[in-house]
Amino acid sequence: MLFAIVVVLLTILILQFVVKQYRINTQLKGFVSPPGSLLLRHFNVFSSENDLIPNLLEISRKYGGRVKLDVFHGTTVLLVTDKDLICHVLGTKQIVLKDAFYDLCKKWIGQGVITCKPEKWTKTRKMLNPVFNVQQLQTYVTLFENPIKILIEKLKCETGNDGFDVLPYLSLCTLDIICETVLGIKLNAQKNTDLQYSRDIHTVTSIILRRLFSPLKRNDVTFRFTEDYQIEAEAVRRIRNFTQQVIDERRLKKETDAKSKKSSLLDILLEAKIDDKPMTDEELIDEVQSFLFAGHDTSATSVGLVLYILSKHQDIQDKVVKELESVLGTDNKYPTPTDLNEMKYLEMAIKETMRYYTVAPFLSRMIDEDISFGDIFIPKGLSIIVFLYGLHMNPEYFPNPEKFDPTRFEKEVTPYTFMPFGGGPRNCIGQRFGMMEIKCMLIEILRNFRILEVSGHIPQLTAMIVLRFKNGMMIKLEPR
Ligand code: HEM
Repeated sequence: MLFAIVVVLLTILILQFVVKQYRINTQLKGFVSPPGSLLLRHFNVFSSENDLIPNLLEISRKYGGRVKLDVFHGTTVLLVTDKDLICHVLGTKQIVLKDAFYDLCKKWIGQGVITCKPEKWTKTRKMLNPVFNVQQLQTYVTLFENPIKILIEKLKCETGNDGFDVLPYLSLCTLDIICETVLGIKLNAQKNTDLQYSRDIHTVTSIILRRLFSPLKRNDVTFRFTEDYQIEAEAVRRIRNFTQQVIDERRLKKETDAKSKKSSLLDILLEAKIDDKPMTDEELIDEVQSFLFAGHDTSATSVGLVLYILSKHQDIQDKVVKELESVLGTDNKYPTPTDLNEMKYLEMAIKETMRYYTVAPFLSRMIDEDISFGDIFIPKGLSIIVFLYGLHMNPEYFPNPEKFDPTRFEKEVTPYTFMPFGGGPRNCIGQRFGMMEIKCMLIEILRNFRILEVSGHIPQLTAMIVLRFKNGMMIKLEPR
């Protein structure tokens, strides 16, 4: 009997699989499929995080902006670098469903703005959009100052060193910044490097990354039997309990001191309403943790990449420093948002770094309604990978893409060809915040140090959620 049930179930699964593949193969139009192996299809393209970016770049250069890849039999993804299709997919509120990859983050960030389903997302995003208004950004810029001062003191210990990885320093600084601006607390992760909370954030992020590239850990059922499952559960529990404590304390402060300053994102969320109802504690935790997740590693990596590039291009570094001296003078004045806006060359150098080394190399969307667009037809149920790294390295959009040249951004670039912060309605809500944070950190670092190259260091790009150098973001510092 049991055997018969198993056979029936297996037959149903195989039939479902065959029908799905048949539907995709007959309906999908406008995509090229590179030759793959009979058994493993294009699995080898995705098998190593170290080769993923070069593999996908080679494929999109050889086969164009719309490519169909079978990660394995039955798991088809569409690799897209065609700006018109990207505009069609990202530019509409109808296609905002994230694909299964984001589920890996859900234990930590629950159903916050990054991961939630379209219906909830529309309401949440509407409520969140005003939190980065001009006045609020001004407050945030002043809150960056103290953590950046600590960063400079920490970096001073590295002057004269033959070369060191700058990213861990930057990550602790951006963690302090995001905790102060989002939670309203001084975490002091830079001074107290052994804090349980920062260790837990590090642990959870590392486990998400490990799951990305391990079929055993990626599957929710088999993941349960691994050591990482317990470790992640414990770390997430502590992170969420800690956040709950911060929320309780903040509420109490509001009740006892009606005039207490509302400067953090949490303060704003405590007063926000969705469907005329205040947010529950669970929703508040999901939301603030989503901002921590999205706004910590991304900014640190962006600063690290600019420093790395400037170490290799002393002429560009000199121009950036000359501009900062002309806007801020030489007496170490802390920048205002207006000063930051005046630093056009610095902005171009940051943008060109974000093109050259795309911080978030991929975005993905689940297609939950058939798409018909020109000669393209995409049946629902497929995942689209928008390969931002490949888009930014496309010679059609950026001639001579391997050349680092900030002046590309002297004039406006064509829409949907440059998207380090994503695009359309579900783009990065923190991009203005992020840009200001990156500028403030770079200004203070460049005022204090000349960034020198570690000769012979060739970066090994690794595909993580954000771009990484497997062999470290190595630079040298010399006092200025
Ligand atoms: C500075 C470097 C940053 C980069 C390169 C970056 C990049 C991105 C990208 C590409 C997306 C779109 C993801 C997708 O469509 O799947 C995104 C979304 C998001 N980012 Fe950023 N980000 C940065 C900084 C920040 C900061 C500082 C914050 C918070 C303060 C933040 C908060 C968010 C949030 C909440 C979303 C989700 C928006 C939504 O789904 O509606 N980001 N970011």
